[in-house]
Amino acid sequence: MERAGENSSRHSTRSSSSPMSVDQFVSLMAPLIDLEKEAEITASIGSASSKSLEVAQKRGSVLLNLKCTDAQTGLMGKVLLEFQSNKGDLLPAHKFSNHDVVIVKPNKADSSSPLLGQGVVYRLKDSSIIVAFDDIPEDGLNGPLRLEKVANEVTYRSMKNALIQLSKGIQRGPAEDLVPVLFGEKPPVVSKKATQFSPFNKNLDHSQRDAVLKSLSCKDVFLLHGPPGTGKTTTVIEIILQEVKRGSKILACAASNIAVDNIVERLFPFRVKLVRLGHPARLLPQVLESALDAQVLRGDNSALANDIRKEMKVLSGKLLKAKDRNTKRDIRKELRTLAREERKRQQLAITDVIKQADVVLTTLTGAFSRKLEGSAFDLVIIDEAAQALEVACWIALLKGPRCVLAGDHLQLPPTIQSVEAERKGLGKTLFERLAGLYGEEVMSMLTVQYRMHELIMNWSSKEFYDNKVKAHSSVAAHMLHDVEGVKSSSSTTPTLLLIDTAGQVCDMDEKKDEEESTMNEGEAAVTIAHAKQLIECGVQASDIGIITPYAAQVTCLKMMRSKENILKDVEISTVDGFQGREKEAIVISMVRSNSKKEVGFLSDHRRMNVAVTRARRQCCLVCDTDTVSHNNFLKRLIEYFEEHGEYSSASEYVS
Ligand SMILES: Nc1ncnc2c1ncn2[C@@H]1O[C@H](COP(=O)(O)OP(=O)(O)OP(=O)(O)O)[C@@H](O)[C@H]1O
Repeated sequence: MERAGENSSRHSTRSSSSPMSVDQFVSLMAPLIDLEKEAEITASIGSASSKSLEVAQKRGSVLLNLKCTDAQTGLMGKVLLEFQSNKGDLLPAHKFSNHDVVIVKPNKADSSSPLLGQGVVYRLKDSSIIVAFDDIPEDGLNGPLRLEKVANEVTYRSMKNALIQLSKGIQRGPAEDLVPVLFGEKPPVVSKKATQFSPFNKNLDHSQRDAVLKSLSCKDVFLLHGPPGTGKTTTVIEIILQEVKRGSKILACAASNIAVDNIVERLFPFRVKLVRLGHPARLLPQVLESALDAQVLRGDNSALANDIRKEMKVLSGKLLKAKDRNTKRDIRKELRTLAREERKRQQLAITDVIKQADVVLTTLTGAFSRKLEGSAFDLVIIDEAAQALEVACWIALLKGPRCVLAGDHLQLPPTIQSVEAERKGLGKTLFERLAGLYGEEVMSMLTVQYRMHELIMNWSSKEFYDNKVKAHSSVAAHMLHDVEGVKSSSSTTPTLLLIDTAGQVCDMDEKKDEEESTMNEGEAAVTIAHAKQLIECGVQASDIGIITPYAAQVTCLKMMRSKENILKDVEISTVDGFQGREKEAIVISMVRSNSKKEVGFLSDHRRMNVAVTRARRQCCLVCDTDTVSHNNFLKRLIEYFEEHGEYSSASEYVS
């Protein structure tokens, strides 16, 4: 049972966390990373018996019986292979996502048999999956194939390496003065001298300007706390521009590729000298020109390396034809010299590009790249820091003496597969830890939000942000029926709408699917019915998002969506999968409805914070108030909707 008041202490920005030493941190984290890796491997396929392959396919980690339907080269020398189901229909539900590492094997090959190739998921469609390979697999692509999701070795290796660096005690190196501050052994220094700056973005609000100013004054660490929709990335961009103007060299990172690309795109108009590191298949097409590979190809050293490769090709031909031993020996010697020279030129080409850039952008794992070995930066910026594992942050942090972390520890933390690792603290983020350790001293919170009607925001502001976040006048009163083409009706006028499934005669109880995830078909029907009403009133389907905490409910909702063409463009996702996104209208299906009044992980405050704050103009909650009100936090949410919104009964939506 939760106690009254639990909420306020849980959400305060500064909790009394006692500092952890570097050694304690390293010995706590090293085994937890192993546990997480094991959990990821276990989630993929166990053995290759046809039964376990079927099970793995049901779990979503394997796609069976595929055929390779297309091969294209492009994307800086990568080969793009397209796979479709052998039957030519839709792919079954799966957990492959863009950028995952996958292997391709003959459909029935056992687990120890060699793979045909390993690549990176490049595009996903309903009926096919495109994978980028470094080389085209030599043969074996003609028969039936399977794709398996595999653990990304590099992620774990890079985190382990960061821990090794930390455990060695960073006596020297770019981060030697930063490490003691981040472990509470030395106080952070904030310059008292007022720093003036003239903003590049003239629209920055007062809280964004204050944050930039504070960031420029912090000598070691600065935390940019950005509640939903408050322009966290806008502020990060301004910080980068001000730092470049000061002459700083910056390493800008985030946990996900999409967040890194978002920064790259938003820096473009300012003509900053930047380079984006990363596998081309993981980058958005619009940022490919900034990719390291593309810039290296344009450099002089790369042209020289190319000439050397041509020369080597000619020599290799001669070697094949040569009969005389001495001639062969001489050619081999020359080839070795050329190979050394080619490697040197390649490396120089890379170093040149990195040296010339003011801002180097990569994911946290990408910061482990050998291409950055020996590079030091004046400042490391990590966006989405509250969604990144602390160990992952250290991969980048070891490269500079100062850091700026941007995020919101009151939204969802990183996803962790291993229950044990999570319980033992793998998921506690550096952002959260530092907010607890130093609080306001090194932190600024953005307080004007540009997304939500004020009624949607106020619940979150009160529960999580001490009532400090206010809606900007451009959004404070915007309504769904203000959108062009939308009719005013009982479905479109409420900003907050509660649809209650409690006490229904028809079946609105939850049940479990095969994977033990919870679903509620009756509630899903009501949710879909409301979305349909919105569309009938002129709301664009693509302006509607349906979100739910449970994966099984996502599948159930998607099945219902597939039956009605007008719903095609309604997005359906888990809450976790929708973090960082927004829609004009959001419908939340809460699922839980049971006589024991169990609410499971609905009670995770941060998940509900994310769910509600995805909505711009309307937030609709579909739930069994009898069940969910059993939890104090959710009870307050229901009461807020009852007080400030419209109430309707589920019976009005189902015949
Ligand atoms: N000072 C401002 N004036 C007007 N609009 C702004 C301002 N700052 C941010 N915005 C707008 O608010 C929206 C959110 O901004 P941004 O993408 O920077 O936010 P974020 O906090 O990173 O988002 P999220 O909540 O998804 O983390 C954008 O449409 C942006 O243009």
